[in-house]
Amino acid sequence: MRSAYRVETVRAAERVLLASLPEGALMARAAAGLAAACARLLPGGRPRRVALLVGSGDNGGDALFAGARLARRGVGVTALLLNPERAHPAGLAALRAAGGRTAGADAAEGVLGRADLVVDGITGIGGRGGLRPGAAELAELLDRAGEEGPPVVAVDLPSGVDADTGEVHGAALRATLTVTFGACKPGLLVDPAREFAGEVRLVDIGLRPELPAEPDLVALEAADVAALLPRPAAESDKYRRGVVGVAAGSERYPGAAVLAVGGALCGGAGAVRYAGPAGAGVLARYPETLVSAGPPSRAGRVQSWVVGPGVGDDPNARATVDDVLAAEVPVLIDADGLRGLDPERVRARRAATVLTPHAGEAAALLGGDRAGVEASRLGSVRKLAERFGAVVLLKGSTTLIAAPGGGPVHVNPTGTPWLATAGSGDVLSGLVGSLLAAGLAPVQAAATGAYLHGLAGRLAPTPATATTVTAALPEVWDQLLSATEVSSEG
Ligand SMILES: NC(=O)C1=CN([C@@H]2O[C@H](COP(=O)(O)OP(=O)(O)OC[C@H]3O[C@@H](n4cnc5c(N)ncnc54)[C@H](OP(=O)(O)O)[C@@H]3O)[C@@H](O)[C@H]2O)[C@@H](O)CC1
Ligand SMILES: Nc1ncnc2c1ncn2[C@@H]1O[C@H](COP(=O)(O)OP(=O)(O)O)[C@@H](O)[C@H]1O
Ligand SMILES: [K+]
Repeated sequence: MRSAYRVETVRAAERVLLASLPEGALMARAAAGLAAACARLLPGGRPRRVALLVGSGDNGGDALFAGARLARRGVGVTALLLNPERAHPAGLAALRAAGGRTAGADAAEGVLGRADLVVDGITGIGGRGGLRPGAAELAELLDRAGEEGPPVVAVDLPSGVDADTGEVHGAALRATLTVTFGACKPGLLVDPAREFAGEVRLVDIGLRPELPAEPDLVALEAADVAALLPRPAAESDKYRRGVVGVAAGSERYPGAAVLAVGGALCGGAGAVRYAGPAGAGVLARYPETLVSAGPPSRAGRVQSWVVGPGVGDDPNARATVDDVLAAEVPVLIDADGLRGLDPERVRARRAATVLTPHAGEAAALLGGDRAGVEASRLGSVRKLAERFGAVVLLKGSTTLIAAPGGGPVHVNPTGTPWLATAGSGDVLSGLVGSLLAAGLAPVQAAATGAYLHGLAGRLAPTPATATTVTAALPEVWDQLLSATEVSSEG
């Protein structure tokens, strides 16, 4: 499991560690890791030039000490000082002693134009709000160079992004690689900031033992998901494996029923019941489905319900959602089912509820606009989870999962923009509902479902469609299960 910690937590851990180490030792560790990462990105066989963008805090100090290490290896290093009087004094002395040069920001165009690599040490965890004008101009200069420009290595964080929320207010440095110290920060894993970070590499500076057991953000890895996947045992039968009910589709949108059932068949439950008007289409595609045309409450016993995809917005659809909400089993509500959903009604349920909105649906539930949700994904998903007393999976460029009452937010690491294709959300809802029926706790079901769905999106032939994403799911299971079998044998 990958973990990320908020600035406040990182600072507290650093204070403990700093007190036990000689002065400068921690920054030396950070700079050593940073210099090694930079050296790997530099071309061989000719004089190499590195430009350091140096702000007035310790982030600039890291850049200067790393620059000194590179200069000692024969790299031509020039530090552009945004605020020369306030640049880290010891870092500056180290760079100069190693033969590095310094220049003012007015020399930026020439220095950046000649650089093979740029090191962004303007702000790290001490950055506040959007970049100030001098720094913003450097970001814009590099943006204009685009693909033609040199690669940028961000020190700890890309300057201009919010470490805790992943929000970006105004300009920010766009990095190829971010070398982060001690612990990953939430902003490095959540869009829009994540996009500015490029590849993220964590340098161990000895902080781990000082960090609390509970991170602020977590991302499942393959082994975690493999351990969570429900698998039948010798004594299993289809009922013990769990039965998932799907109340989806309508005469107008019969395909949503097929896609949600397809996802549900690939989620580990032993059987899928379908209740609704699109049963014929479902049976034609998946004859293993148990189909009924009446309301969900008459469809027979299930261990979880999925309701909403393609049900439409007529009174029948509302009645279906109400019927499912009355069931005393975990319920996943998606798409049309989220329209006008009453928070009190959801809060009053005794069994778990999982909501799976995309940004537009989340905005409607929060009474805001889509752009606001996309700019503040973490805040939005937490707010929804509290308001509805439900586990919320917010879909989109970064899929996040939050539970009511706090605790770490899950971020899905496997997503791909190829999943932005009609109906792929319906597949996800069936998949997560099936994992709920198989007995996974709601947060685990949502995080596992998103992980499988993301991998299937990557594995499906390009361009992925909701149907090919579904078809790729068994291969995803195979890969995850066979990897863990090998590692448990070894
Ligand atoms: N602590 C440790 O043990 C270790 C810490 N380490 C490193 O220290 C970093 C944290 O250093 P830090 O606390 O000095 O803050 P930092 O990120 O350099 O930024 C502060 C400066 O930025 C300025 N500034 C603020 N906002 C701005 C904006 N929007 N636009 C422009 N400027 C802005 C602000 O200006 P001021 O408000 O003071 O005028 C101030 O000068 C951390 O990320 C890691 O790299 C590593 O060495 C490992 C050990
Ligand atoms: N830019 C993106 N990057 C990664 N995943 C995305 C992106 N846009 C959408 N997705 C994913 O694609 C799926 C689309 O779901 P949804 O919006 O409900 O579509 P539909 O209603 O057509 O099924 C979700 O799993 C979502 O997380
Ligand atoms: K930085």
